Amino acid sequence: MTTDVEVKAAPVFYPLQLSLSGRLCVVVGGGAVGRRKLAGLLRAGARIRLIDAAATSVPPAGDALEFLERPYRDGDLEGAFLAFAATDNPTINAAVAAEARRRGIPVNRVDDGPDSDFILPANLRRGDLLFSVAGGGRSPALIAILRDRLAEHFGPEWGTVLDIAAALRRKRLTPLEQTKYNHEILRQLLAAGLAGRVAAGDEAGVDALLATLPEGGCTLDDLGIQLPKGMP
Ligand SMILES: C[C@@]1(CC(=O)O)c2cc3[nH]c(cc4nc(cc5[nH]c(cc(n2)[C@H]1CCC(=O)O)[C@@](C)(CC(=O)O)[C@@H]5CCC(=O)O)C(CC(=O)O)=C4CCC(=O)O)c(CCC(=O)O)c3CC(=O)O
Ligand SMILES: NC(=O)C1=CN([C@@H]2O[C@H](COP(=O)(O)OP(=O)(O)OC[C@H]3O[C@@H](n4cnc5c(N)ncnc54)[C@H](O)[C@@H]3O)[C@@H](O)[C@H]2O)C=CC1
Repeated sequence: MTTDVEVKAAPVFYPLQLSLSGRLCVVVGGGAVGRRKLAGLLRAGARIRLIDAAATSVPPAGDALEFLERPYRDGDLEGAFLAFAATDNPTINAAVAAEARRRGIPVNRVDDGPDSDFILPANLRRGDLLFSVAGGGRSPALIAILRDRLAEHFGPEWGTVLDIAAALRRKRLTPLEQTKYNHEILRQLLAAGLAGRVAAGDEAGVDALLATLPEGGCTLDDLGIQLPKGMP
């Protein structure tokens, strides 16, 4: 027997990347899901107030993390830039969302995408490169699986590929007035197998590709980039 659950229509969410550095984010509920949100917030350099009477395996409180070991109370969102309603109790999550709205603070409800002001994607990071997968809250399991598939195709070398692309961009190999600045150059490098050579730690191979660039090309050394050691 299967049961269909009623599904509310979700808004069209607008994707953006927020700077949370030093900003206060309040997470209510420090269970498995709350701790996942917490980990992402810590990584982004946010200040966090976590509220939960019973959470275990919470990272040690410090400058970035204040842990209030008690149930949520109205007023806990004071001063917050973002709020996360992450308890296993829909009534509490609704109360957190209500306080957030009263105060004009965007809120994420882990139990209710359509009642959230923002939701979180599944992320894959390769250095400063970020792949985010989202499905409007319709199947979180699917987007996590797709993120894992991306991980198979885009290994750690892609972080270095971004470093190389960024260094080439700083060198302004093509005139600024060309609207597709460096676009063609990168296409050519990728088509010629740049990522594979980076993955193999093949410095000479990457230099051979960089030598083909306009104005005599350049080397990894010129770009100030060292390749991570290749796989054996
Ligand atoms: C709306 C949203 C709000 C939000 O949390 O932001 C939301 C809501 C809900 N998730 C539920 C279930 C699950 N969520 C996951 C996993 C993740 N969920 C994440 C995001 C989101 N989840 C937002 C939508 C994003 C989008 O779709 O675009 C990820 C991507 C990011 C993150 O959490 O940081 C993270 C992967 C992290 C990673 O692997 O890196 C798994 C799988 C697992 O845990 O392995 C399951 C079980 C399988 C399943 O149900 O599919 C339930 C039902 C709860 C219940 O039935 O009790 C709700 C409530 C509802 O349906 O509204
Ligand atoms: N968005 C997502 O990615 C997912 C969301 N969910 C939803 O998230 C909810 C939470 O899931 P888990 O973290 O796995 O549950 P959990 O049971 O591990 O954690 C819930 C936490 O909420 C705390 N809590 C309960 N009442 C509270 C209160 N009044 N004040 C402060 N804290 C309170 C509990 O002490 C507990 O630590 C689930 O019930 C489900 O609806 C579930 C899976 C994934």
